[in-house]
Amino acid sequence: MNTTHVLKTEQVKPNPKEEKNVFEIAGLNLWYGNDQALYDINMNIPENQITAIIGPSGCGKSTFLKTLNRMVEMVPTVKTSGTIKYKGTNIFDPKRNVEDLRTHVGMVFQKPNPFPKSIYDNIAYGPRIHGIKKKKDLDEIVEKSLRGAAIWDEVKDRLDENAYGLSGGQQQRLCIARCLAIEPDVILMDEPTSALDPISTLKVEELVQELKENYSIIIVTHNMQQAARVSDKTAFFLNGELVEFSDTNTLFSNPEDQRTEDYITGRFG
Ligand SMILES: Nc1ncnc2c1ncn2[C@@H]1O[C@H](COP(=O)(O)OP(=O)(O)OP(=O)(O)O)[C@@H](O)[C@H]1O
Repeated sequence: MNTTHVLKTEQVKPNPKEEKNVFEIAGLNLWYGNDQALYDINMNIPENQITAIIGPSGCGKSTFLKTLNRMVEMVPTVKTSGTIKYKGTNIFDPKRNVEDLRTHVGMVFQKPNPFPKSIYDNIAYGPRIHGIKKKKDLDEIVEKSLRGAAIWDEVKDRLDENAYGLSGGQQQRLCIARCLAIEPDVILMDEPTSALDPISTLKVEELVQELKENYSIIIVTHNMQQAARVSDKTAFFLNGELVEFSDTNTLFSNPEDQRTEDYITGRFG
């Protein structure tokens, strides 16, 4: 048996994880007023994998990400057409409870944005809003979430201190813990390491890898090395269109579209 044969056989092996999609997006268009920002996006995002969204500034990465939990609708002029199915149901269905959607589809932003509260209260905030009041239950959630975000050991002796006293990298992991506390299925991350130093970036990247065991992660990044390091799938957006979406290794080593090749080889962007 030659090597080529072995590789080909492995490539066609079905991956059971890929059989389930967390999002199925069909014919998605989005406008800010009269300006169209997304054009006919069609893609299926797999469950329990890390999907990276890359592309030059202004190509619609953040807009796309914020559409997945309808945060984009905070801009009053936004209009959409097409469908996004989250686990089989259309998120644009008028009967869909948007708060419930955002509980399942959490979000972490570019700049760490802890509340001006204690470390403990930052994490307990969401669960309290969801009606969890008992100290023992909250203690458990706080510990589990901070452990899940790989920051428990650093903060366990200072839970009552203000979160602003943490470093930027710690604040970002705290914000990830805050997101975990409401038990989402999906975590949307909008350039979560762009405000961090290289060591904090590495910690967040390691954390993202660990989280994919239990969550589907969609991460917007400007940094192509980061997409190549952390993600299973990569989507390349350009001028509001999805140009190419494939396994990260394929996209970076053997892109199908000339525009993807030009972008990943640094010819523009
Ligand atoms: N609130 C808004 N109102 C009007 N237009 C907007 C708004 N937000 C984004 N846009 C426009 O939508 C397009 C896509 O922007 P978006 O922020 O999604 O791109 P991006 O790829 O995330 O960019 P970057 O990498 O610079 O963050 C741009 O033309 C932008 O000007």
